[in-house]
Amino acid sequence: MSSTETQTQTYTHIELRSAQGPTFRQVSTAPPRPATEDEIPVIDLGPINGNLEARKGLAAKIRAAAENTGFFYIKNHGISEELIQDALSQAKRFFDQPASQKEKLSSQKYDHTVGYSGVGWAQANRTESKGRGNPEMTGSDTSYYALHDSIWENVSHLQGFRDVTIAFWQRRLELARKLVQIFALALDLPETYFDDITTHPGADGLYIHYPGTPDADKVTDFDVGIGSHTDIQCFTLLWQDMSGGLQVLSASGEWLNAHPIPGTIVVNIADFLSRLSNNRFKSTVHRVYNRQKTSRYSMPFFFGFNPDSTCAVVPTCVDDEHPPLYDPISCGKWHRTRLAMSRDPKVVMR
Ligand SMILES: O=C(O)CCC(=O)C(=O)O
Ligand SMILES: [Fe+2]
Repeated sequence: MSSTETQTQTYTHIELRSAQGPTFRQVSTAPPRPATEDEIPVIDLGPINGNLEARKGLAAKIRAAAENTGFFYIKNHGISEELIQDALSQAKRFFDQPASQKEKLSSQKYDHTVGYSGVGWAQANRTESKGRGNPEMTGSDTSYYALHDSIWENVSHLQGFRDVTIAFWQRRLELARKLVQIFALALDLPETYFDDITTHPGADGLYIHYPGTPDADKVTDFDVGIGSHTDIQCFTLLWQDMSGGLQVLSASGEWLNAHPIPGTIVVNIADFLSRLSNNRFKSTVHRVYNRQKTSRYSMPFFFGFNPDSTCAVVPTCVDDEHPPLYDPISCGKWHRTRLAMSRDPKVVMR
């Protein structure tokens, strides 16, 4: 960038949630621009089923992405397009129902961790508005659903909803467990390093619907769907439809468009994995706008380690010059406390 451009670049600050309470990041005021291939690479996951050399090659690509923006696309991920489209159809059927029907699964009945949350509920960022485009969402840990028969009873009239939701969740769990091994290699650890703590992991599947904005030409900066945030657990597998609107903060503080690429799933590093890597891996700030007249749908899957296993910064990320920045904590406590902090600013991480 030339010095003239540097002078015209202006910055503002955004406030983010963290374990230490609010933190601030410098962010360019320039409109989002397309990401370069280096900033958000498309990584072919085919080698995940190859030999160790192939898996190490894949790990090197994932390491580069994790240390740079912390966001990448995966192709050849092995989840069938048919299953993805089935899940999407089920999500649409669910959201098309009358509000009174959806409210039967209200997350307020389930301690906010499971079930349905209507438009106006999602506020990922305290300082960004719940304006036009704010989404409704339903889901959470599908294994946990087993404990909540009332959830399945209230969707039993949607034929196939339960089976498709579980199948899609299981395929993503299998994929996440394979990816965790690649992340271990990427951190110069034995491939099986995390296996013991992914036997009953946090695994939350969500369907999200961002309603269209009829007056899309009148939206302001404040009409944000999901405000700027980082995800909480290890990493997220995100399927997005072709609407666009997902934006990612680059290492240099510029907003990048993570435009939809057919056949891919977005992977983003989240806070807990960044923590265990002693900040070597980036937990990426991202946000979503839906600035079109029609709906946008997405299906994220949030993956964490076994909720009850205490995890320390991994040994390969610590040496004399890089002492551990964080105390050991379990992913479950970390997740629960972060969610509680987002509902009540007085809650602190202990
Ligand atoms: O809808 C999307 O594309 C992303 C949603 C998201 O960032 C989240 O739910 O954490
Ligand atoms: Fe997110």
